[in-house]
Amino acid sequence: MASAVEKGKKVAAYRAVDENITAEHKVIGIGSGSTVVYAVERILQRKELQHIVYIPTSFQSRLLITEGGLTLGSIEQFPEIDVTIDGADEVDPQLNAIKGGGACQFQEMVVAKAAKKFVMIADYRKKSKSLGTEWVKGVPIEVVPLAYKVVMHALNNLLSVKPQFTKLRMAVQKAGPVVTDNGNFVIDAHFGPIADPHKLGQEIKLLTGVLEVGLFCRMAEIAYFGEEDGSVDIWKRQ
Ligand SMILES: O=C[C@H](O)[C@H](O)[C@H](O)COP(=O)(O)O
Repeated sequence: MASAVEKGKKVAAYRAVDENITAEHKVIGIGSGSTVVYAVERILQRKELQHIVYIPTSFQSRLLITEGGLTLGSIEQFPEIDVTIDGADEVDPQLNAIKGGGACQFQEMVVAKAAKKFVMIADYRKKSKSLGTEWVKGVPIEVVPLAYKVVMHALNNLLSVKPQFTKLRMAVQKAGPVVTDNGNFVIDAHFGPIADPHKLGQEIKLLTGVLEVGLFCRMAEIAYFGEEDGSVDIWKRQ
């Protein structure tokens, strides 16, 4: 039997697909992670969505698209996307989000920014009053490998907010660091509750060696959270 969390992911994803993707759309961005799997499952159930071109945000989402038999497109071919749908690790009421638990934040940011509408989907655990309180693994920062020590030093010494910890993300079934789909490393930097996510994101982004920061500030128009009881809580950007 599916757990409450899995049910939550599924109801959020299904509702988001049903309310945001229509047969009139031509290009849809597909995020990464375990919640997005349900979004693709729902897309595959809806015959009228099969002619659309789907743009991936990772190796994982490319596989979801191709193995489902959907049409795969690239962001070079389709730099303008109708709707991008993606998961999140933590979301606050202003629809600021931490993303990158799966190390995909760079391509996710590209595909989210290229979209006319960005929609987030998650289970109830991802709702937060303030970023940095629920997702305590740290803000994911993709860095060019050569610069990871320099970036870590800068994160610990040059920001207006001092992190509680910074860690190079290590692989689980391989000795050594996680290597992203772009051949880079990920540093997770935990700041505790983040008072100003936009400012922090900008400061980190300016550090030499940083490719992308997993802080998606007010980018989503709407977020769907699947609850333990099977209902969906919908947050809209004000
Ligand atoms: O890098 C991964 C992505 O940002 C995911 O969208 C995020 O980690 C949420 O993943 P999940 O749906 O598995 O909780």
